[in-house]
Amino acid sequence: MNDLLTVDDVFAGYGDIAILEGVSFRVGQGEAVALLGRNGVGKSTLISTLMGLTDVRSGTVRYRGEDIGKWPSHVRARRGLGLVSQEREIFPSLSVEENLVVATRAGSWTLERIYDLFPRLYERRRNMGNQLSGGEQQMLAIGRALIGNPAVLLLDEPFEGLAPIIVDGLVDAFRRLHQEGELGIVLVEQHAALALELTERATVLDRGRVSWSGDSRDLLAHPEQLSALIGLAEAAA
Ligand SMILES: Nc1ncnc2c1ncn2[C@@H]1O[C@H](COP(=O)(O)OP(=O)(O)OP(=O)(O)O)[C@@H](O)[C@H]1O
Repeated sequence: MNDLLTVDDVFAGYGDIAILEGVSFRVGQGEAVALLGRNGVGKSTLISTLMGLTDVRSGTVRYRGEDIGKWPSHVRARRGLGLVSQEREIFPSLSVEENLVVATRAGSWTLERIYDLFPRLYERRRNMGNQLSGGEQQMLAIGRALIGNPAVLLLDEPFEGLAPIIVDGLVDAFRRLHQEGELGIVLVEQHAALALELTERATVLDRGRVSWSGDSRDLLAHPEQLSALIGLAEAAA
C-alpha cells in the first residue's frame, strides 16, 4: 500500500512541554487507522503534529514520501490534509452552504456530493452555522473538510457528545467514505470497539508513546488485551 502519511520516531509537544516521545505512525490511501488511548495520552497532539501545529523536536513527518516538517499548516491543508478538529471550526454567522463554499478546493468533492452524503445539510443549507444541532455541526465540519478535497482525513473524536442515533448516521457516512477507497482516514476515538470495527489498523498511545500497533481485528478479538492497553471503561464503550 502507498503510504500517504508517515510519522517516524517523532518527539513533539508545546513549547518546552514534551508530549510525544518517539511516535511512529502511518496511513495509506484507502486505509482507515484508529488512534486510541486513554485521556491525555497525546492523540490530539499527534493529529496537531500531522497538521504542523506543534513543536517537533526530532523525527520526521512525511506526506507522499516528502518531508513536510517545515510546511506550515495552511500548506498542509492545501496539499491534502483535511482536519476535523474537536472544536469543529465552522463559521457561526455563515450559512451551511456558505461554510461549504468558502472551504471548496478543486476536486471530485462538490456541494452535490456533500449533500448526497449528508442530506440533512441540504435541508439545512440556508441555516446559519450557529443554528445547527451538534450532529449537524459535525456533519458540516466533515463536509467542510471533504469539500477541500483532501487525500487524508483526520477525524478527532467525531462522535463525541452526540446522541446514539446521530452517531449511527455519522458511522454510516464514515463507512461509505471508507468504502469509496479514495481517502486515507485517521480516526481518533474514545469508543475503542467502534473505532476498531471501522478501521483496518490501530495505533494505541500511552503517555506519548506507541504501546501497541497492528491489525484492528486482532485487538478487537482480544478484549483483555484491549482493556489492559486503554482501560476497562474505554474498552467496553
Ligand atoms: N496547547 C497545549 N499546550 C500545552 N499542553 C497541552 C496543549 N494541548 C494539550 N496539552 C497537553 O498534552 C497532553 C496530551 O493531550 P492530548 O489532547 O494530545 O491528549 P488526547 O489523548 O487527545 O486526550 P483526550 O482524549 O482527552 O482528547 C495533555 O497532558 C494535555 O494537557
